[in-house]
Amino acid sequence: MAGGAVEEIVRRAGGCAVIDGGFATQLEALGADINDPLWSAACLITKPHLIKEVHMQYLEAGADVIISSSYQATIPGFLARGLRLEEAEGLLRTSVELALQARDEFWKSTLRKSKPVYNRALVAASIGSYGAYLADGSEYSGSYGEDITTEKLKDFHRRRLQVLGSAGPDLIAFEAIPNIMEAQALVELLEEENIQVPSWICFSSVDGKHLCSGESFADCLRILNTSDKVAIVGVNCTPPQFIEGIIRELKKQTKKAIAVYPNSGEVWDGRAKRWLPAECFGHKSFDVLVKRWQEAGASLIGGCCRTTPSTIRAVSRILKGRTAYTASHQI
Ligand SMILES: C[S+](C)CC[C@H](N)C(=O)O
Ligand SMILES: N[C@@H](CCS)C(=O)O
Ligand SMILES: [Zn+2]
Repeated sequence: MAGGAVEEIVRRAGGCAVIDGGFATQLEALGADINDPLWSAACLITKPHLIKEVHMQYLEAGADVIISSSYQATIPGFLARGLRLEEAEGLLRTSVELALQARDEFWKSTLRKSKPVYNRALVAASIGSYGAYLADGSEYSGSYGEDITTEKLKDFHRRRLQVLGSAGPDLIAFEAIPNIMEAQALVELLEEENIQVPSWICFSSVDGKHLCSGESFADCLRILNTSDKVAIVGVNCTPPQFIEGIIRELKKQTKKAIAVYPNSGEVWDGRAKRWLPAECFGHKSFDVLVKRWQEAGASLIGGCCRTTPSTIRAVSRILKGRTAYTASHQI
């Protein structure tokens, strides 16, 4: 399968590729209002130019992989907003196109520079969990209620996966998956739809030892290991202090490449819709932890919510051993 692009970017990055940082976080920093059922995906309707700007800022910071704005972009979510089906599907494609445009424009501009220090980045199409769509806090508990089945989850994810998969991304990034039932649904769906774009499936954890649901990584990895369509596994939107232990656990359970992109350590209050202060150290700790994550076995490292381009600039500098990138490139 087409996992070659991932191996290539990891190799070109010097053994560990850099993923971008908090996408929604940086949209907010640029003035977007994402207090919305669609969360960061609301900007696909209201402020698409900001989406491209955020991608550009992460590319400048040194990201080898940028993640599209589709985390909470769902067809039912857009329909509930009064959009027609064609418009909803069009916005999903737009999310990938904006990232591809940013990647191509940025790459062209760096080729003109005498001393290129960047790689041609890959674009990962983001797919958030069913719980992210529900926006009721269940993306961090994995509790979807008794009526939810693997088949229902497959039906929820099917059309978005088809549309995003055919929009030209280099990867599909399933982000912050909270339970095994959803992982099982995704593995089956990738097979049923015969998706040719390599995928990563990343989980979130609130205790550093289990998925958010309380289920074990070992049980979960047994399912993911059966799929050739899943090129990368990992963890995202999880406090930095838990990451090293999770990498070591994943390493025991799989031969697949491992991606980690923790949040700042702040905790999302799904009901109040706000971030609560970090219980331990925050994104500044990435400076000391990144090398340890690489040594523990991660081959893609970045940041998730509440991390910023400056976090990613530091990650890139540490992993690639290059002088800090200057943010001189204008869009
Ligand atoms: C990763 S959480 C901060 C995403 C936002 C959540 N699904 C919500 O809509 O409230
Ligand atoms: N990539 C997502 C967050 C995943 S938790 C976004 O920022 O839109
Ligand atoms: Zn996040």
